[in-house]
Amino acid sequence: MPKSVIVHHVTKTYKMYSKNSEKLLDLLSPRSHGKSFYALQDISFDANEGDVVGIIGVNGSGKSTLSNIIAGIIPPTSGSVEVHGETALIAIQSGLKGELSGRENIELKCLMLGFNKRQIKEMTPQIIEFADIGDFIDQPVKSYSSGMKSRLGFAISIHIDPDILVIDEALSVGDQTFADKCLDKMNEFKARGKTIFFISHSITQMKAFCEKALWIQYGQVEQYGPMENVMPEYEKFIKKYKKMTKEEKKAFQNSVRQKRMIEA
Ligand SMILES: Nc1ncnc2c1ncn2[C@@H]1O[C@H](COP(=O)(O)OP(=O)(O)OP(=O)(O)O)[C@@H](O)[C@H]1O
Repeated sequence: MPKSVIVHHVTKTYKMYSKNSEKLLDLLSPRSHGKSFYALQDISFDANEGDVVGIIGVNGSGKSTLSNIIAGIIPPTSGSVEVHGETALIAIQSGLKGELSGRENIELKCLMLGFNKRQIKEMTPQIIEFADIGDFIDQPVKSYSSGMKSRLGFAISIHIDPDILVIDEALSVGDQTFADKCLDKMNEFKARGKTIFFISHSITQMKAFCEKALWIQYGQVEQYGPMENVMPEYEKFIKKYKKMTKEEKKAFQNSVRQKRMIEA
């Protein structure tokens, strides 16, 4: 099976400042100020065409950072991502422009992806119908609820027909009817052999939809393989973590945080 995504030693660090003056010093002086933090550390894996990969991990482990890097929204600090085909990210904050109306956002996104005016004219009614947000389509997106933004974002991304679809928690904010409609579309994509990365807090959705699981644990790959192998291990970890006392949890989190800090 041909590879569609190859992630090679990807690291993403963010600067952390304890006060504003530190940030200013870091900008102005040649010496580095503040600490850096590994959001992702040396991530390597690949996906084949037709793979449906669930990205799992506890809060803050780096799932959204990774999905943004795969979709080309943010660059890695080091390492590389090789993507064969067009990628689309569907996330709650999926880059819609708040000042523009839903209709204008459809046009802008399609223009940015290289569609011509005629194609956009053809696609727009289908996108509007799928989003199903009524008259809001002509209102500025900043007046939308998170569910409405997600509907519009999903509708646009699915209709531009990407080769690689990255879905980050976008189904968590809509209602069940819309989630079912999206799952139908995602199954259609799956059947057409497209690559899908799926992030969801619903383990049931993960198990039902994904064949592979990529477990990110505090910025690193803990396990990658068939869902039926990885998910039980992840669930074991969650169970063990939940059983810890408050103090044990705190100590564990501190030790993990420490490992992700890089001194200036
Ligand atoms: N722009 C940023 N600046 C600084 N730190 C960031 C930034 N974006 C993410 N981080 C940090 O990187 C780590 C990974 O964040 P990320 O949002 O990727 O995790 P996640 O697994 O998606 O979490 P969740 O399940 O809570 O959405 C977190 O500790 C987060 O605080």
